[in-house]
Amino acid sequence: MITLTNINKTYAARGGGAPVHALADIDLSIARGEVFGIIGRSGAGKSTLLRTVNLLESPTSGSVTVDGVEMTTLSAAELRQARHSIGMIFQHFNLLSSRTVFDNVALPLELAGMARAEIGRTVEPLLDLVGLADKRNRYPAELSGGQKQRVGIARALASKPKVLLSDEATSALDPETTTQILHLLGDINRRLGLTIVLITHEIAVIKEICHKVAVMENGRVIEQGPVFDIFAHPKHPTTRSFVDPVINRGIPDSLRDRLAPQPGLGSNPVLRITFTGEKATTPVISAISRQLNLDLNIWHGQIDEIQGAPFGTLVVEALGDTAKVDAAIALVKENNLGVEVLGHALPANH
Ligand SMILES: Nc1ncnc2c1ncn2[C@@H]1O[C@H](COP(=O)(O)OP(=O)(O)OP(=O)(O)O)[C@@H](O)[C@H]1O
Repeated sequence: MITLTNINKTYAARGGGAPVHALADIDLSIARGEVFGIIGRSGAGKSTLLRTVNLLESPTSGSVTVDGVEMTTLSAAELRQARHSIGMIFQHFNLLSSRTVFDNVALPLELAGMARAEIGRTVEPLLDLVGLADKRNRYPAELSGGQKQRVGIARALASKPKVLLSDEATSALDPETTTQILHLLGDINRRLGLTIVLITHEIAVIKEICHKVAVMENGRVIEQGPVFDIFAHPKHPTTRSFVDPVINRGIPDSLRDRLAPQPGLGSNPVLRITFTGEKATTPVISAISRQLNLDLNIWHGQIDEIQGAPFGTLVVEALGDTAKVDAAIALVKENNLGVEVLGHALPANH
């Protein structure tokens, strides 16, 4: 549905300062019907990237195609037309205070010249979809933040877009309302098959509703892929800093002190074994103990859910010689579980 190829964006220098390279060599491909999350620290380039999709920002170089249309070469009139199929919701809702809920949602349809009766037939089901049918004649000032954003969502859906862009649509909302709105987006994706690209700081919600995620830093995409892969096996330190608070891959602080990067006198290797739901760990752990006569001291265990699929982590200290530990690692790999050596546990009284 959306392909960005070799996108660069440089903002010209202001007041003698250096130009800002907001986007550098970005390649992204977003499939039809996908919910695609963009995460990154402030200033990483997330908004700039999102706004290149509907050419609110035109890239300095590179190609943007949406549903097969190359956006960068369109005339102003063609671009206006193409934007009808790309809805957008914003942090501050951007509602008209003098219009009711119904009339805010109807606005893009009025501008497109749709007849009043047809507008009614389009808007009413959208108000149902976002749960605001009973607020149709209210004004924005009479609504909560979450309700205002629901109006924003209904308005964005009014022109039956193929793509919905969401730029920090929940950052003005409290955590509970944020979760509700992001779940509403997930629901809309499932019901309408709409492709959604969203920026959010709610990593826990990305874990639930996004299929894929891109992590940005300094204008670059440093890691991207299926949410399960990125959350289960984050490679870049920045990605880890986002994922760690919502996926407990870690080690209790009390044991962390015993972990050294290199083996020492009397140390034992500490392994992190990761597994997905359908693979039972217990037989593997007991098989290692039995077959290899190797004791495993469990330091930490946790099961999380990513995209509805269980993801488990087990951190164990292997109490045995190197050959046995190598054999244990091989056995874990044979069982298609993930395994890595986190370090070496020094004796408790080191
Ligand atoms: N119109 C502009 N003119 C000049 N520089 C800009 C402009 N818009 C953005 N930038 C710069 O481009 C970089 C990326 O900004 P962008 O808003 O895309 O980041 P972001 O990741 O969305 O940040 P945040 O999470 O704070 O919204 C920043 O260094 C920003 O200062």
